[in-house]
Amino acid sequence: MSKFNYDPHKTYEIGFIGSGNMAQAIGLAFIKKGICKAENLIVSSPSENNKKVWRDIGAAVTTDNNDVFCNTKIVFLAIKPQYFPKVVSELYIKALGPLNILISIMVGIPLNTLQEAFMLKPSVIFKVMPNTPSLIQEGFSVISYQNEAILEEIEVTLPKVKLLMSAIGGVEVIPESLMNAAGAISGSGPAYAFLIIEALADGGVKQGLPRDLAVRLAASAMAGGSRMVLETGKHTGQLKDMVTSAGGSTIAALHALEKGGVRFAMMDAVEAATNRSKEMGEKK
Ligand SMILES: NC(=O)C1=CN([C@@H]2O[C@H](COP(=O)(O)OP(=O)(O)OC[C@H]3O[C@@H](n4cnc5c(N)ncnc54)[C@H](OP(=O)(O)O)[C@@H]3O)[C@@H](O)[C@H]2O)C=CC1
Ligand SMILES: O=C(O)[C@@H]1CCC=N1
Repeated sequence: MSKFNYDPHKTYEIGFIGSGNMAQAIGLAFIKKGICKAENLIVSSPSENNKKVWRDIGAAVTTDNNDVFCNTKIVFLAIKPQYFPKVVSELYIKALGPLNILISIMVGIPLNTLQEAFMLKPSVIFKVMPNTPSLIQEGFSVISYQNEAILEEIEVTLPKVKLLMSAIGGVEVIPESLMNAAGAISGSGPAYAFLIIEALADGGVKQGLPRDLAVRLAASAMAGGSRMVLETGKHTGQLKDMVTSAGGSTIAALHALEKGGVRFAMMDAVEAATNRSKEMGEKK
C-alpha cells in the first residue's frame, strides 16, 4: 500500500521525508505531547520498513516525498545524508506549497548545501541535530540557521523551531561551525551511553548479578549522575570526588578506568564522530 490516510487536498502541519528511527523519535513524541494531531502529520519513505507505527497512530503515510514536500507547512528531512542528492533531485522544488519551515536533521549536510538545493528564503531552512531520547521527551537538539537570514524573518521562524524541539527536550541555538562537534556528543551520545550501560552490566553479571538488575543499576547510575550534572551545576570533578571515598571502592574502579584509557577513548569517539559528520557533509 503506497498511501494511507493521505489526502491530496489537505495541508499537513508537520511532515517527515524519511520515516525511520529519528523521524519516529520526533514525530511520535510530537503526537504524544499534542504538538501535532496524528491526522495532521504525514511521512514518506520508499518501503514498508518503517510504516506500521505511523499507520497505527493514524498519521498519513505515502511513498511519494512530494506528497510531503508540496502539502506540508513544516517539513523534516529525516533521510540519511547519502540519500539527500537523489531525494532532492526528485522533489518539485518550484511547486512550493504551504512550506514555511524546512528542518534538516541530516548529520553533516551544511546549510549552504540545503540553500543551494532548495533556493528558499534563508530564514526558512534550519539544521537541527536531535537525538533519540526525544522519543521520551528527554532529548536535546542543537539548532543552527543561516547568517544570511533576515532578522525580521528569522524572528518569526526560529521561535517556531525552538518551540517544536523544546517540546521533546532541551534546545540550544549554536553557530553552524559547532554543529558537527555538538552532534558528535548530543546526537551520537545516547549510543555511547548504551554501550557504557551494557559494559557496566556485563561487569555486574561477571560479579554474579542477574542481567536485568545489573542493567537497571547501571542505567539508573548513569541517569542519576547525568541529572546531578544538569541540576546541581557542580563541576563533574567535584561530583566525582563526592563519590570517591578515600581508599574506597570507587577510586579503585576509577584507577582501572583511567588505566584502560576510557577518557582517551571517549575523546577519540567524539573526534571520530565529528570527522565522519564533516565527511558526510562534503560535496561528492
Ligand atoms: N538516529 C539518530 O539517533 C539520529 C539520526 N539523525 C539523522 O537522521 C537521519 C535519519 O537517520 P535514522 O532515522 O537513524 O535512519 P533510518 O535508517 O532509521 O531512517 C531513514 C529513513 O529514510 C528513508 N529513506 C531512504 N531513502 C529514502 C528516499 N529516497 N526517500 C524518502 N525516504 C527515504 C528510509 O526508508 P525506509 O523506511 O523505506 O527504509 C527510512 O525511513 C540521518 O540523516 C541521521 O544523520 C540525526 C540525529 C540523531
Ligand atoms: O549515526 C548517525 O549518523 C546519526 C547522526 C547522530 C546519531 N545518529
